[in-house]
Amino acid sequence: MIEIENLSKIYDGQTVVENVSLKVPAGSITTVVGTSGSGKTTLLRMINRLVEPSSGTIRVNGEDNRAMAPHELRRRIGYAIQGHGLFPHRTVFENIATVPRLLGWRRTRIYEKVHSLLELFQLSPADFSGRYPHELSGGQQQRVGVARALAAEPSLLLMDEPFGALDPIIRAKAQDDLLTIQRQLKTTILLVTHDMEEAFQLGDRIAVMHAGRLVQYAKPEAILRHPASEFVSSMVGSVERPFRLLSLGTVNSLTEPGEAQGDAFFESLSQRDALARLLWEGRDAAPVVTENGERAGRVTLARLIQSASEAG
Ligand SMILES: Nc1ncnc2c1ncn2[C@@H]1O[C@H](COP(=O)(O)OP(=O)(O)OP(=O)(O)O)[C@@H](O)[C@H]1O
Repeated sequence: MIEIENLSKIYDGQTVVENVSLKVPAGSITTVVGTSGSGKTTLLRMINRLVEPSSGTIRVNGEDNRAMAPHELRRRIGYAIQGHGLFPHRTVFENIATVPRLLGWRRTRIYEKVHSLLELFQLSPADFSGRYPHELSGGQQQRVGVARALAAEPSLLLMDEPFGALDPIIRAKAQDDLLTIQRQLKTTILLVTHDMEEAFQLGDRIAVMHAGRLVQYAKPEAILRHPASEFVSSMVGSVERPFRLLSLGTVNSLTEPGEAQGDAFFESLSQRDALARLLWEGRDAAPVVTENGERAGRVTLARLIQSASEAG
């Protein structure tokens, strides 16, 4: 859990983070969005004390983050950044093994961990373990950066545009992998992104920053249905709103009794994907089945369209 209270940062008389308070509950993901220069990175870096706040407090799992030495704190908190920040003179293996080594893990445990992370991020250990960062593409470096941040299984992970340089396919995979790992390990994550799709896909809550202030902090659906201001509304994309709302729900909650023709949808399919498929296939309904393949009913185009409207 992260508890931030009345946090401010002033550089040369200019307030870049202004009186921000927010709580990231344990085991949840908060995504941070906002205009360029709104203070997102500064906010993140005050948590692991790469930047010292001008005022305010931060508690990490109940403990004031000033209670321990900064290097100690940073060992406990995973940190993945856009420029990946890999050590140039260390191999991929050594980069990922950095914190586990500092924590004194046994060699076999480190070896297994590094290999499983490389496999997870689709970097064959035999091929990549011994390479140096300059021998990797930007996207590969980025995956190694995220793997390094996850290596010691931190309870808290700070991520600053971690998937920025990835192509859409690897990016979607990396996001899915992150969610899988997060659910397995119950990691608490604060992730800065410019990508609204990513913010909505990954965030249990979304924090919207503007000119150093936190202008809204709420669950994705609340941000879409009740944006706190014009700014928030334009930030999250007013035109995209119906599709984003649909992407938050699954077919399951819209399934009704009845028959329909054609291929069935799994009830875990997102409402957005269901709408896209019905439109593309020219159908006005599809059968719905459970994950075990049992018939659950049908979902109609009309019901999906109704779900996409503000009234839901
Ligand atoms: N070390 C520093 N000294 C002076 N000003 C700084 C320093 N670091 C950041 N700033 C200023 O603080 C403001 C917030 O910067 P920050 O990097 O937190 O914004 P951001 O929201 O992450 O931006 P972006 O989306 O462009 O990455 C900017 O105006 C920036 O110029």
